[in-house]
Amino acid sequence: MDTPKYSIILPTYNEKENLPICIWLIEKYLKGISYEIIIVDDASPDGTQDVAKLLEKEYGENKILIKPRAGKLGLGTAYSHGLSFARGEFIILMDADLSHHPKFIPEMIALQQKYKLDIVTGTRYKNGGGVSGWDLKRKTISKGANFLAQFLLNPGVSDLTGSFRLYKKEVLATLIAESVSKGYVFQMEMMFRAKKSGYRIGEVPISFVDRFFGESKLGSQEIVDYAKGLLYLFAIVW
Ligand SMILES: Nc1nc2c(ncn2[C@@H]2O[C@H](COP(=O)(O)OP(=O)(O)O[C@H]3O[C@H](CO)[C@@H](O)[C@H](O)[C@@H]3O)[C@@H](O)[C@H]2O)c(=O)[nH]1
Ligand SMILES: [Mg+2]
Repeated sequence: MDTPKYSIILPTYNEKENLPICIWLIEKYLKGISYEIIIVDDASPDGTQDVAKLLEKEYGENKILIKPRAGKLGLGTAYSHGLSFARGEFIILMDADLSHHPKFIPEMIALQQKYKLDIVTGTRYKNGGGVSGWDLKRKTISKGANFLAQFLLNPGVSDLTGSFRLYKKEVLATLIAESVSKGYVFQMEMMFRAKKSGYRIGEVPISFVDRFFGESKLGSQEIVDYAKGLLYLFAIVW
């Protein structure tokens, strides 16, 4: 079997309802594209890994790779763990809870190819992108986090905290090696460093739809870590 061109990394923690639909949609929208899916499950207590094993059987071991970890170690390190197994030339990072619709992946791929970009990021905050289903509190957290980062770091990318992105593999590896964040703040740090290093970045408007099944893992500790990470980056810029 040929090596895939794209590696999609799906971090999961308690996503047993969402994972099969997510993978079904990827399969549906990526017809004719050579890809693999790397599931990084952090010992989800809900049995996500059993579901992942059934999917591996259904779609084949060459398409679905399960790379579990022993416990919940955070989103940032889940990506780097997945990356170490990726065979693709390009890496796609996305959430597995259906908030990121796979229909946007072909648009990201097309934009990358057209302008030979290093990174294509989904954006909720420009040209028709948006969020639906979040309450005012969550909208305020997201907008606030984004606004603060824009204000302090001025990176020139509209959605800094989103996590639906396509990277050239070596670019992602370089950025991960430079980054210090472990949790959700990781996304923002990566984009900040990417801009600083002069990588070519494009944006595709996406609609982010809040999950139906399960719940968000963004807790108050993640928010504190975000604020710390932001201040750290601000300090190294000035
Ligand atoms: N393996 C692993 N996966 C995790 C962990 N924490 C979260 N995940 C997985 O990461 C994805 C995103 O987690 P959610 O908990 O659904 O995040 P959210 O609150 O919807 O937050 C979204 O918006 C944030 C702000 O824009 C983003 O920063 C975040 O990445 C995500 O897109 C899901 O597939 C979830 O199962 C972890 O510690 N380990
Ligand atoms: Mg989510």
